[in-house]
Amino acid sequence: MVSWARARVLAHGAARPLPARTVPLRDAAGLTLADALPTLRPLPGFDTAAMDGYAVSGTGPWRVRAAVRAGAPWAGVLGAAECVEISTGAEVPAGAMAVLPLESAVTTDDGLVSGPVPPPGRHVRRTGEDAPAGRRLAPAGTGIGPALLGLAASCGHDTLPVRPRPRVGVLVTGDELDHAGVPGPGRVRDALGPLLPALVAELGGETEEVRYVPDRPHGRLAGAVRAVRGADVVVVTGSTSVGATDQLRRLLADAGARMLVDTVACRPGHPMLLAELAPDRWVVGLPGNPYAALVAARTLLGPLIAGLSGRALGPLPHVPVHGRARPAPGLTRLVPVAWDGPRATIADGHRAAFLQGAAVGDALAAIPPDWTDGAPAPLVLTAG
Ligand SMILES: Nc1nc2c(c(=O)[nH]1)N[C@H]1C(S)=C(S)[C@@H](COP(=O)(O)OP(=O)(O)OC[C@H]3O[C@@H](n4cnc5c(N)ncnc54)[C@H](O)[C@@H]3O)O[C@H]1N2
Ligand code: MOO
Repeated sequence: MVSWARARVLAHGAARPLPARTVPLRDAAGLTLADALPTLRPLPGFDTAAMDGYAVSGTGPWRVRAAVRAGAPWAGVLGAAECVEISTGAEVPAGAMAVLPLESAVTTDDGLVSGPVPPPGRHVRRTGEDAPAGRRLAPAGTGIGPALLGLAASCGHDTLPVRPRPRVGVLVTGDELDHAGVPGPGRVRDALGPLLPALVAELGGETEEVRYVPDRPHGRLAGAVRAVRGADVVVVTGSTSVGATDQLRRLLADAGARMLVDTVACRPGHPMLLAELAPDRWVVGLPGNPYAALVAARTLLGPLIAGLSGRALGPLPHVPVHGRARPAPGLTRLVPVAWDGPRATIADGHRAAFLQGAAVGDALAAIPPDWTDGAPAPLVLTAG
């Protein structure tokens, strides 16, 4: 048994990042940069007018030599008391000192432009002043979001080196489970088949398949685990305990798997496990109780997917947590919270089988054993 914080670190450090590949920008959203992102050109790439107006040389009034538009540079050179009319985004010609905004300019009767002399460099974005060519603008391991895609395009990239999404196969066990409608007497509606693919996507992975595995006869689960092809991670739900039908630990031992995490000092979800079944093939065992499974997935599967993606395990924000929870000696209690910035408030409805609090909350708070109402606790944020 390891602490909850240690379990996250172990799961993150367990896996080597998946091999990098190169994909077009349009396919890179949501993936992780495999190498640092350099800019292939200075940013901006040329002296750029930041205002519509006149690019001027010397003091006015200025004689207008040309009209310069974005995308159509003017090859001339301005001399003293000369200007060009210029559009925002156009290249500022050689010899110009600054841009006089249209609002500050007056055209005289003889066609000259007059106005206050702008200080040198005013309203001009100089070549490379944001970044010189070759500068690394984002490190390997950065998640690729909309801004990074736009930045990559500005830098001149058509493709990016990325880590692919880790592929996850989900095996849901439990003979009591129904998969549609209101369950009959003694039966339970499967919550994890719908929950896990959405969670895997939020964590940065991709669910290859969800398969339902009967508890009996014995041996079905081992066969199902073997049959999951092409997945980096096999998630097994509802087979982590010590009962007659809970086969996961036995089958992992029989297969010679290496256990990395075998139960965690937390509530709920403590029967969770992480094992390496074969090189680069991971098994995550989640308890059957749905909220416990969610807690376990955020404890082990999230960090494992981050590790496979080459992403760091970022520090967790610590915020004051208000409400009622039962701290347990020597254990971390995971409770759903609504986080409004300065404080987090515990959401009702978080017994091991009940997902209400997690469904409406936006983070899990990791309540330490000595926590009291209003004391700070780390938060595991949900995406979005
Ligand atoms: N003797 C012991 N019994 C149990 C212990 C223990 O330490 N000693 N731990 C308890 C805890 S805590 C948990 S959690 C469960 C974990 O057991 P399993 O992972 O083997 O899960 P199951 O027993 O199959 O199911 C537990 C519970 O969850 C329901 N379930 C299962 N799958 C689903 C699903 N996909 N959707 C909705 N609900 C599901 C299932 O019907 C049970 O009610 O072990 C305890 N027992
Ligand atoms: O720990 Mo169980 O995972 O409470 O329901």
